[in-house]
Amino acid sequence: MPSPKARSSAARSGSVPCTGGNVRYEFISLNRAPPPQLLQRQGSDPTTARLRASESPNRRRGSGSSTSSAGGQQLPEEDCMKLNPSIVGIAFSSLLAIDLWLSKRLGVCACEDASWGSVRPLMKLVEISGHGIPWLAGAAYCLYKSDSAAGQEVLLNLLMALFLDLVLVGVMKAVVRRRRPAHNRMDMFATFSVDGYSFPSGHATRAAMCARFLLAHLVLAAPLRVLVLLWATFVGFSRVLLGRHHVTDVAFGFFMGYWQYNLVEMLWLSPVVLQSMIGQLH
Ligand SMILES: CC(C)=CCC/C(C)=C/CC/C(C)=C/COP(=O)(O)O
Repeated sequence: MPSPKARSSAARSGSVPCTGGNVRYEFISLNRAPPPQLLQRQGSDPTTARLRASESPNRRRGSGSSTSSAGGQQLPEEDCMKLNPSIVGIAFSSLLAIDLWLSKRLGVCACEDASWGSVRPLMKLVEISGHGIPWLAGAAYCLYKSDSAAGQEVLLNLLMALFLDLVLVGVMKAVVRRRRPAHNRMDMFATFSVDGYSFPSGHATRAAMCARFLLAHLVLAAPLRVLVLLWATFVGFSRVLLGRHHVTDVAFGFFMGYWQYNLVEMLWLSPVVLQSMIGQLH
């Protein structure tokens, strides 16, 4: 059961539990004084450094096309351009700020001491239900047991889809390299090295892709179809509740998984292709 005490203390302190000693600054507010470590790194006494930090970019830019630093050194034009963010940049930063804030607020099962920490074991079961290993093992086992050509075709394509998902998510994570939320505990079952990264959520891509796959080929009964949709939604939502992901990681994961299924349909291995592949093996 959620503990109101834990929730109120987290709210009072303005922080999220579970960070232990590994506290990371997400933002440094422009309206507040920077932390003392930052002031020291600026190489002067706190008052001078605070004044320097609160200088507006416009004042620092001066009137010419280049900028004077404290030592009178001229900065190149490109450095000045970075101080002038575009509308798109501001919108992107604002979205990221909202994302970080919301993800932190929703990470209520991020550890046992968090406000909904008691339901963490249940969330971890949901996590396992969307993990790659049970899906790969289940599809391979069903393929081995299947004695109809139609069943084998569907299951082989499901296996292909699951591998495709692992590759695409792995590449995307390696390119984007977004850190997982600061309040996440890295106690996940069986991960690859790229799973240290957050964007996109592999569970969300798999849940969305597999849900579409199941609905298109394997699950026909209406109540079960509703269950499949609920499961996929819950897998994605549980990623944020567990503190594993930011909201945007999961939202993009659903989007990517949805489109991955279209790719699977395009690459569908038909019985003719399968026969020729088996023929080449013999
Ligand atoms: C046979 C083979 C290559 C199996 C690998 C299965 C495996 C370890 C998948 C990783 C699943 C995982 C932990 C994804 C991370 O999900 P996020 O939602 O945290 O991004």
